[in-house]
Amino acid sequence: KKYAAELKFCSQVLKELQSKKYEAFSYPFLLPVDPVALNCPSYFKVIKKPMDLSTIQAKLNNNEYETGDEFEEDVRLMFRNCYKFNPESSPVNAMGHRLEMIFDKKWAE
Ligand SMILES: Cc1ccc(Nc2c(-c3ccc(O)cc3)nc3c(C)cccn23)cc1
Repeated sequence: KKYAAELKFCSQVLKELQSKKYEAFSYPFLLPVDPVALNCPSYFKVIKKPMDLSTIQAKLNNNEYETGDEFEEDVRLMFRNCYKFNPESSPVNAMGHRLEMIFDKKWAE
């Protein structure tokens, strides 16, 4: 069942991840990866299910999440994509870990 309170918490957590105070390391996740703009033609070969915060926002607004678990699944997918495509030592990989730590703290609240 769709629980209003649960989905309200999801949008609060999402707003936090999108807030300006984290923009130094959240910017790779705010919009869908653009392989042309970023010059990474292999992206859609490597990443079969792209996900980003704006897509999650749209799904939330369109009532596409039945539960908080489904919301969390997309957030974790976004970070897994980042760690798969961006090597362990790369700046964007580190940004993913930083933003995921913030997600973990908020999600556990
Ligand atoms: C050739 C190349 C190599 C790495 C990247 N990574 C990357 C990503 C990215 C984010 C999430 C994700 O799942 C995959 C990639 N976002 C960026 C940005 C915003 C600027 C520079 C690099 N960026 C881009 C091009």
